[in-house]
Amino acid sequence: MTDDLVTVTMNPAVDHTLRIDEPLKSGAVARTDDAQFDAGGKGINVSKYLTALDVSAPATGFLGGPFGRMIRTQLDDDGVPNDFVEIPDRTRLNTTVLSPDAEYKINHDGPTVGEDAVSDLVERVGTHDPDTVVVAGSLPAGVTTDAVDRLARAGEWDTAVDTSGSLLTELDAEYLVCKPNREELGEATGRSVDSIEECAAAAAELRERGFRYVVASLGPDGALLVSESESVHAPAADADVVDTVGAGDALLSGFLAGLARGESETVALQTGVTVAARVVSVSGTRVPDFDGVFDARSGVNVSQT
Ligand SMILES: Nc1ncnc2c1ncn2[C@@H]1O[C@H](COP(=O)(O)OP(=O)(O)OP(=O)(O)O)[C@@H](O)[C@H]1O
Ligand SMILES: O=P(O)(O)OC[C@@]1(O)O[C@H](CO)[C@@H](O)[C@@H]1O
Repeated sequence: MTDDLVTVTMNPAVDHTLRIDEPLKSGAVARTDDAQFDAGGKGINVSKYLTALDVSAPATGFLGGPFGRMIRTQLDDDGVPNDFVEIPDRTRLNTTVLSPDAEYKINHDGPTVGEDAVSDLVERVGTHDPDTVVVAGSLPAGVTTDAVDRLARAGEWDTAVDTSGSLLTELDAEYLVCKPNREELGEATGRSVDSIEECAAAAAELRERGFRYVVASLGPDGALLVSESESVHAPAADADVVDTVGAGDALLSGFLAGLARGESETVALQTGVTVAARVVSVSGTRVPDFDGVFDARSGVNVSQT
């Protein structure tokens, strides 16, 4: 079996999104009939978005317990290929509360994962013989960045990584791409990331540590791409923002879809911000309508930094 990409989510989650009509008040019960449950975790989101963009990207990682079964069922129902390693501990539930005044997100730490499960995962990824492996999201208890390096070195594939800034600094292998957000970029480099120029300088420093591309997401300020030959900024594409959960995963998905289609790195960045604008326009990590997305990206004006 050969796949373009395989995503690895070591710490998946059911994403529980609740919308309330009034701001949260301490001591008062908020009630709502507006609740949504999505199969989530960063790599899973990338698989969902890439599948909808017609790029084959099965999801793997660790799943266990009732929330694990819920994720597997939802992915099957939605036609997202998946091949997870079963663990004895319970997959987590993460909660987003959308209120008129704020977006609250509470992420559970999740299960503990054993050494054997990590070995099973490395073997499982190998059976797909992918061109690219995407390792995304937090690491559950029992798993360290050694497991990410081990995955990156276990085959001929390129590896993309999206994890916290502090974990990015612990990686040793060579990577195709990392996707820090602004905070993670600051955390990984210890640099100030107030202006876009400062972010570009931090991304260039991070790249030197073993990444062919750094794609940094800057929320409403768009995204940066730094490679050996390019340092470009793309503004965020216009969107009626519902919530920004999954926005970074969407940016990475669009960028990887662009590369998988043989596009230049700059066009891949334009694709990334266009895909992200669609994702922030729907709630939770639901897959939006991607019709016309590859045409719309030409409206994104990139500039050199
Ligand atoms: N308010 C917004 N309007 C338009 N686009 C946005 C907005 N916020 C984010 N985006 C798009 O989404 C991309 C990713 O956003 P962001 O930097 O918030 O990711 P993130 O922090 O990694 O998100 P998450 O961890 O929730 O996936 C941005 O590069 C931008 O293109
Ligand atoms: O706790 P982590 O692994 O860092 O992030 C998990 C998560 O917040 O990331 C996705 C959005 O990017 C959600 O689907 C999920 O709940």
